[in-house]
Amino acid sequence: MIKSSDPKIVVALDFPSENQALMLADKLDPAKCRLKVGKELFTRSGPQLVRNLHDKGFEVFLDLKFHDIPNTTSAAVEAAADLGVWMVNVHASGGERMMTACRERLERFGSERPLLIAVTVLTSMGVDDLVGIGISDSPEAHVARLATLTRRCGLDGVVCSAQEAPKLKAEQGQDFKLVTPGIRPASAERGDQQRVMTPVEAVQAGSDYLVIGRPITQAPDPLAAMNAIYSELAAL
Ligand SMILES: O=c1ccn([C@@H]2O[C@H](COP(=O)(O)O)[C@@H](O)[C@H]2O)c(=O)[nH]1
Repeated sequence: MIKSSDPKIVVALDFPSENQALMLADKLDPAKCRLKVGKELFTRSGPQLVRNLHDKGFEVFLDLKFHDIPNTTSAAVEAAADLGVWMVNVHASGGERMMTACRERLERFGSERPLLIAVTVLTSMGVDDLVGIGISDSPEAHVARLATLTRRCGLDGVVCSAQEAPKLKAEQGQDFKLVTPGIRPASAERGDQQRVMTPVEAVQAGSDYLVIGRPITQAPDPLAAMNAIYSELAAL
């Protein structure tokens, strides 16, 4: 389900209320971006919010990062597909049987199925965070391992940082989608993100979709902030 225009920016609607999310959506153009609904907004506003965004013409990435046993996770992914979302995700660390079950559960949707991607290593995590959960590999090596597993399960791509994009494009091929949060324009604060890149660096590295939250949503003029990013990308 890829739009003919296939905009690169996915705006993360990390708001505590439906009103705030819809107010921002009304300032944006569905031809120029997609919208991401994550845990906070979905837990507060539910599926009707997704339908409301669809009614405004936006395609939605439902970023609930499902991570559970295969039966539960695949049922959740199917529920997301019933909602008609453009993209849905699970955690790659849920393993091969879980991811395969999710992919199989979407088969009945044919070409109307959402893109199914897997989260590798959160962009807020660095080397020390991985050591803290017992992983001594670098983020790049662990992301690469989980991306290989994800592709073997037949999923469409992964969530990773743009820092890993060159390696992943070389190893997994051009068609394997790289969805990259942790995008920070040069002047923006990192906040809790660790593995960051600017929008231009991310696209040059091979990112397919830039997930951008606070640098757009917290800007005094969110539309201007998004347009400034597109202007930088147009110069590439
Ligand atoms: O590894 C990940 C996976 C998901 N996210 C989500 O992306 C946005 C980023 O928002 P910013 O305000 O631009 O930091 C947010 O909704 C996260 O839940 C991520 O950052 N990293």
